[in-house]
Order: sequence, then structure tokens, then C-alpha cells
Amino acid sequence: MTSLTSAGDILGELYRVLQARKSADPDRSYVASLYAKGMDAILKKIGEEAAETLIAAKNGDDGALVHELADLWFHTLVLLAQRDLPLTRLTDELARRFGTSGHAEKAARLQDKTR
Ligand SMILES: N=c1c2ncn([C@@H]3O[C@H](COP(=O)(O)OP(=O)(O)OP(=O)(O)O)[C@@H](O)[C@H]3O)c2ncn1[C@@H]1O[C@H](COP(=O)(O)O)[C@@H](O)[C@H]1O
Repeated sequence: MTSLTSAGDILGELYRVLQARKSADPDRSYVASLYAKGMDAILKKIGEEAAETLIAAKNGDDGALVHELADLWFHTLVLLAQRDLPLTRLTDELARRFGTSGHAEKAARLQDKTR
């Protein structure tokens, strides 16, 4: 069990490690091996983990669902790091959206399109 207590702590720490793995040996680091294979390999893993998440959810197995979601979040963070997008780009976007209903946001977007 990690000593990191909040969701932000573990995501931030993990992202820091993902960045550091840019200079790691692909034979010793799974993340470095993904970087070496390139973006398509990372996207393939995201697709696989998304499919496995769907299957776990449909099977009603909470443990498997958490496992697959962790794999999915992990590989999306690898993509973010591979593209040199800071984690704050993502958290800032979520913060920007915070408190705005999805219905309200979509209605505003549709209204913009008709102008
Ligand atoms: N959180 C993770 C993490 N989650 C999942 N994985 C790996 O992601 C892969 C998931 O692939 P699959 O589920 O398809 O399992 P698999 O069948 O073994 O994989 P493939 O045969 O498809 O490649 C596995 O190899 C897992 O070990 C992770 N690998 C690393 N991390 C973190 O990243 C850090 C750096 O890792 P390294 O770069 O390997 O040191 C680690 O300290 C961890 O904090």
C-alpha cells in the first residue's frame, strides 16, 4: 500500500516518474520500452485497456474493474508524458470544467455553432 494519501499525490508522483523514464533503459523500464516503440504502441495499449475495462464492468467484478481502470489511467498518463503535456494541462482542464453541468456546456456549444 502506498504512503501517498491523496489521488493528486499519486498521480503527480507517477507523472514525475513517467517523465524521468524518458532517459531510462527500455530493457529495464516498461515505460521506457513504450516510449521506444512510439506513440502507436501507447495508443494500442490504451485501446486494449479500455476494452478490458468494458469487459470487467460488464462482468460486474469490482476488483477487476479497478485493476483495468488503473491500467487505463496509467497508459493515458504515459501518453500525456510522451507528448510532453504537463499533468497540469489535464488537471487545469478538469478544474475549468468543474461546476459546469455537461448539459449546460453542450447547450452553449450547440448555440455557438448556430451563430
Ligand atoms: N503503474 C504502473 C503500471 N500499471 C500497469 N503497468 C504495466 O502495464 C502492462 C499492462 O499490460 P497488460 O495488462 O496487457 O499485461 P501484459 O499482458 O503483461 O502486457 P503485454 O504483454 O500486453 O505487453 C504490464 O506490463 C504492467 O506491469 C505498469 N507499469 C508501471 N507502472 C508505474 O510506472 C512506474 C515505472 O515503471 P517502469 O518504467 O517499468 O520502471 C512504476 O514504478 C509504476 O509506478
